[in-house]
Amino acid sequence: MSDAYIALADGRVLEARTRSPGRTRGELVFTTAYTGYEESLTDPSYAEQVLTFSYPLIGNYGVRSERFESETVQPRAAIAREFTDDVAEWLDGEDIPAIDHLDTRELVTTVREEGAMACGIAAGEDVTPEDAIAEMEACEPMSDHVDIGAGVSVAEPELHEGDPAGESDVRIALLDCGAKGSIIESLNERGADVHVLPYDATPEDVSAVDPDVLFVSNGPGDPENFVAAKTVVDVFAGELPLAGICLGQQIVASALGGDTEKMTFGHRGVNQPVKDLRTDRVVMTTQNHGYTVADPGPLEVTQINVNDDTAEGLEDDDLGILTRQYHPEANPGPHDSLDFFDDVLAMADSTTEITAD
Ligand SMILES: NC(=O)CC[C@H](N)C(=O)O
Repeated sequence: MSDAYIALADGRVLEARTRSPGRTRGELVFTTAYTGYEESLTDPSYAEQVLTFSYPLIGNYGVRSERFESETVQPRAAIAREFTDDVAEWLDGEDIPAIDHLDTRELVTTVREEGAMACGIAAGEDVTPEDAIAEMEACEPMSDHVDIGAGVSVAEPELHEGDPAGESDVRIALLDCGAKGSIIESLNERGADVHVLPYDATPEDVSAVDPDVLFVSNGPGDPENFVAAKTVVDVFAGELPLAGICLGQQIVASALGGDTEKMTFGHRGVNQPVKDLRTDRVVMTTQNHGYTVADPGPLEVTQINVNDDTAEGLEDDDLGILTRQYHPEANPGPHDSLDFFDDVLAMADSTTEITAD
């Protein structure tokens, strides 16, 4: 007898083993990352999703909070072929259902062919397949989570001061739509002060911190629902240098007249190849997204995904805009694109010089 079930939107119910009990639902997605489970499980971009690891053994180097990207576990549930006890105990302590001992190859293949889909999980003593089906049937599409930012953003502004040993003295206003901690750290360690503002900050809130750069973070859900952030971008484009990562790129493009669309199953992993069209250089990148910029509006697409040609980098040298669809901060993943943060800070410095002249 199984003690866990996952019901899929395509009508199937799979049996599994409970590692952390509970009933929940969410959008079923997978990551191909083979390390970095602590970072992925604490990445706020996974809110309202059920995260499947395609790598079969998750937890083999323990669980350490230094590697967390936020204070809590973010997906609604986690699935692997095999979780170690360390990970199972962590997720249980956080009340996040976790299941293993199922064929994750089949799950991943299903999502790859049919797309990210609603699923329901029922795990623990006395659960039935019907419990999982009821959860799946109550699962809302991602775009219906219209205020998803509220659950992952700071409630009040916070100042994260830059390292005095860092070279930059740039002041950044970061719209926190669900920011990974290592984005803030990447800026701080270069010396930049980061004013973290709520996802629904107004243009006046941004002006109040008198920033040199406006930075829009990563985050969960459909970018079109981040209405306040789009207004802020629209107001400051051309006035301040603008940067964004992942959801941030999508919000910037959409705010300036472009458009986003949902991908079939997205990009989630640590070996996504990205080509810079200006230099022809290819780097390996960390990714976690289910939407993409379909129309960049007035921005130039300067980087593309080698696998499917989707927009990975947008720029406008005159307006001072620089965004990435992938995660230059890594954590987990390759450090090939850390220089993005240097480029953002350099953009601020050069704009300051232009203004001073
Ligand atoms: N990592 C992110 O910022 C994800 C952005 C957006 N929620 C998407 O899935 O495309």
